[in-house]
Amino acid sequence: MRLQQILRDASKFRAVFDFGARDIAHWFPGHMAKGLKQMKANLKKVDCILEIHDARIPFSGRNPLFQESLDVRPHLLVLNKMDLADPSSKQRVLKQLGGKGAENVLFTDCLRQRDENVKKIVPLVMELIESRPRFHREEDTNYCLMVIGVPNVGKSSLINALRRTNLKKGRASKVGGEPGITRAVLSKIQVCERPAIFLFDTPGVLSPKIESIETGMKLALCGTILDHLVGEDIIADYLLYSLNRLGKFSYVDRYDLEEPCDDIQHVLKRIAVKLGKTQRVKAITGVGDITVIMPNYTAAAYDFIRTFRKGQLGRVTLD
Ligand SMILES: Nc1nc2c(ncn2[C@@H]2O[C@H](COP(=O)(O)OP(=O)(O)OP(=O)(O)O)[C@@H](O)[C@H]2O)c(=O)[nH]1
Repeated sequence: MRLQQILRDASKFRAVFDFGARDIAHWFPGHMAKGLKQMKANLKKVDCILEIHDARIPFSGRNPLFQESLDVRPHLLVLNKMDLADPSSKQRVLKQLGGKGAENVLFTDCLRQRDENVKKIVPLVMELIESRPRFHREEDTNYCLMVIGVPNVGKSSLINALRRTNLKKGRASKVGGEPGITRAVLSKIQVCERPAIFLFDTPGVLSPKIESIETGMKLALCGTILDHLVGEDIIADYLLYSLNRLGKFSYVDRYDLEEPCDDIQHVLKRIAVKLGKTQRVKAITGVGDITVIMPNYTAAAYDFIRTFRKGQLGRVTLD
């Protein structure tokens, strides 16, 4: 009965998202170009590139400049935050990435204490390095990796997980909930003793030009762009659109809605009421001023987005 209802509702959902006339140029801060330049300058010391990206957006928002300017070394793509992505999309993602030339791919959840795929990184990296000549560094028994990726995908967390796994050491890299935490450019960190492996942690570098607003919106939803630059209201609406498009309806029960709904104002109102996020607003009427209780839409939008990012609206692959 419920499934039938959902299928009937599917035809009511938006087929495309209306982004309006948005200017996305200001979503991408200027310090990123400098980061990329410094990364390129250090490339000759690097044996292998470890590119980290968010498993929820395996195709969107990977910086094409990484490919163009850094793709001269063996390359391992780590799709992190797999605990938040839809596990049923794995095979499709691997196949599509393989078609685009990314053959070495691992899915990780680096917040988990003993993630099996984090353990596979060092052996796989060594295999990749040893399969190619190491120009000018044949005698050097120290290996050097460079960690690259757009902001907030978990580069620092992965470095800490590698240290935890291979050195039994704690944190070396500061982890942050907001994009752009790693600003100290190219700190060199040891992640393994035998073989001796070091890596350069780099600041998150977004592409200076994002291919579409939709890509920008997916990056924003995954927390790689500061929310206020994009606007919580539109991110929340894009989230609702995405959940409906992908048939992820757990928000219906969570927020006591009667059925899936494509109207963000209605959903936010229910979230605000359920969470007690209301505000008193003075209204002027013909018979004098009165105080009315209004839903706090901004607070509700913020909560909706945060709940999604914690994985509490289900595991979702946006691409
Ligand atoms: N659910 C989940 N969260 C993760 C995972 N890895 C990292 N995070 C969280 O994602 C946020 C960003 O992690 P960081 O390690 O600081 O990311 P970063 O890429 O170094 O960020 P920048 O310094 O902005 O470039 C933090 O809140 C982490 O706790 C993961 O595998 N799963």
